[in-house]
Amino acid sequence: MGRPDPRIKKAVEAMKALGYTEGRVRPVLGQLRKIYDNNWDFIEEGGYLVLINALLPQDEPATKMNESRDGARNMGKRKVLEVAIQDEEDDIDEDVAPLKRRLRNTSLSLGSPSSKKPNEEDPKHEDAEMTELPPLKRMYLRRKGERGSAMHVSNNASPSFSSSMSLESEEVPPIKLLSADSVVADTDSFAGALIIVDDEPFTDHRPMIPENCSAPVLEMEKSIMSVEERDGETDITLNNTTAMDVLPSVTVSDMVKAGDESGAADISMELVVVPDCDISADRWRALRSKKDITVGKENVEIPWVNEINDEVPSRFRYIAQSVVFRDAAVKFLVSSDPDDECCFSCIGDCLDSSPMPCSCTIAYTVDGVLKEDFLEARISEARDQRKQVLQFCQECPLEKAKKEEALEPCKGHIKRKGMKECWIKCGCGNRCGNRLVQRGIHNKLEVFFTPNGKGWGLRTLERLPQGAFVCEYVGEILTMQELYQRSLDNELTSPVILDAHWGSEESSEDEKSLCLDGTRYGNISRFLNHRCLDANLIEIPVHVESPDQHYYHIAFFTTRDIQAMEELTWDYGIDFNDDDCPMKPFDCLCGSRFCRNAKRSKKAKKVLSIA
Ligand SMILES: C[S@@+](CC[C@H](N)C(=O)[O-])C[C@H]1O[C@@H](n2cnc3c(N)ncnc32)[C@H](O)[C@@H]1O
Repeated sequence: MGRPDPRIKKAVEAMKALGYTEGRVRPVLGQLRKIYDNNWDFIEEGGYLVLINALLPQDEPATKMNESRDGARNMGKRKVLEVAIQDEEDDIDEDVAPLKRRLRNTSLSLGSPSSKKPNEEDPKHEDAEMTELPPLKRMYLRRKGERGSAMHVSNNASPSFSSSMSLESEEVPPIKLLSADSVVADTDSFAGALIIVDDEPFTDHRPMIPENCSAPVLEMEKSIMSVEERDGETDITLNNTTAMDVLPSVTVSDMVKAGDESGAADISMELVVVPDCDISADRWRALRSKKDITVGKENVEIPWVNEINDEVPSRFRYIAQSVVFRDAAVKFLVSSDPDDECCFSCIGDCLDSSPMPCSCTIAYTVDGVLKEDFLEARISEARDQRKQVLQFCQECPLEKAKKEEALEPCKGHIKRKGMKECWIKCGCGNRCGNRLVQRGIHNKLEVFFTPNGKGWGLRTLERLPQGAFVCEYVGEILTMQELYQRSLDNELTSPVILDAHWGSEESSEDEKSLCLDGTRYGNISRFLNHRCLDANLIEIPVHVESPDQHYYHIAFFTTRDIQAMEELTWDYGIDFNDDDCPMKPFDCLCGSRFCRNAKRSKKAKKVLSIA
């Protein structure tokens, strides 16, 4: 970064004398310099006439300069700050390419896409345009106390930006940009809006915001993609994933980090229009169409499609492995515990160890699927009530979590036999056939919008044989208290209770009664819909890192051969008549003839008959 150009300073000072702030002038000046190829003679001519004209609002001729300036000031008194949602596909102009962003000292400089059409790439055309002196109004985020125009922020990637709000202060409040890693400490004294900038798509990426925070909070994904001025207000369209893929060099979060995080009011953000493109329109289109919901975190890309309507998947943070939220006591042990059933002496592949196969190979065949008898036994345990063994807790963790004085009796938990995979403490190698779940997803899958009212679902794009591992349920590892607190806070949860051992001990420690919640943090299994009884997937407890019975993986295997394009489903095990069920009730649309949701509404039945 070089020394500031004295001519910029001079131009800024001249415009300040006319009532334009530095942040207002700089981006416009930047564009003029581009357009005039940094020829200052043109810009300085007539006392910065082109600059003044460019700063004027769109619908006012240069002769009304003074009135316009007053108008600009008045706009500063507007009080609206709205977040609107726009559909990604509709919103992005195919011919628009993202532009460069530049970082200047502590102020934040963002590029926005040019609104030029391809034929406008011709410099002659630009000149022709400039002779008409089009307005170059741009929005910038101001320092505390500065006035500015109202702005609309639109995100073209996420449907969850549905909130809108008004700021009733006389002046446009300061805005503090937060990256996901930020911790907000001074919010009680902060009078402006907090903008959380998320630099990963489909993720829920919130910094720690204290409960007493009174500032309005907006969430944005990544960078600003386009800015448009309409009726004196500024529309900002935010970038989506692909634009960042194109421009990995500086993210907004980086800029925030580079800026002065200590004082919200000192962070200013200005938009710099840089009218040259980094990528071709074709490349841009190709990148946009590459929608991998795993954001590169799995072995395979998993696209999402919606052939039904304009909805896009809601935001969550994609994780390929479960993570402890806060209190859950989960230990991953590498010590050579003598009680730990580990094949210390194995070498290579446990499924191929002759003359005697290793004793840990109870579940998988050499073809990498579940043994038929093992699978059949698990299916009957899950589906056939006569074969189910129920365990009853003395003090059921589901009840204890409610912290009520009198505990309701335990309703029983199905005892489920799981299996154990070899792991790093075993003697075998990474390619051992007894390591399937831990190697992750390897099939071609797709998240799709279901045509029959269930929202998003997961389907396979290729044929899957019976007993094949598909994916595991990944999410936050929560204690039952933490889960219960989320429901008290009215948070959406989709928990899977890890209750295979419950009831086998006299009492369970609170921090060891666990569940997985894939709502905020999760993997593709959060898109698996429920089907009563005859689902094509079954969940099986799999121990990998921990011999501790309290924590295990929930792995989904196919119950039968599944054809390409079939939706993948599992039986959530919901008792639709149990109001205490941790899963939020819904009208079941599974279509199974064994459907347990007797109270299904007429509407649900109608949807089913249409589908
Ligand atoms: C774990 S999510 C599954 C993904 C979800 N469909 C989505 O759009 O994100 C569970 C939610 O999906 C919907 N769902 C799942 N199975 C369903 C079914 N059989 N009938 C109706 N809705 C279902 C319910 O809204 C349920 O709360």
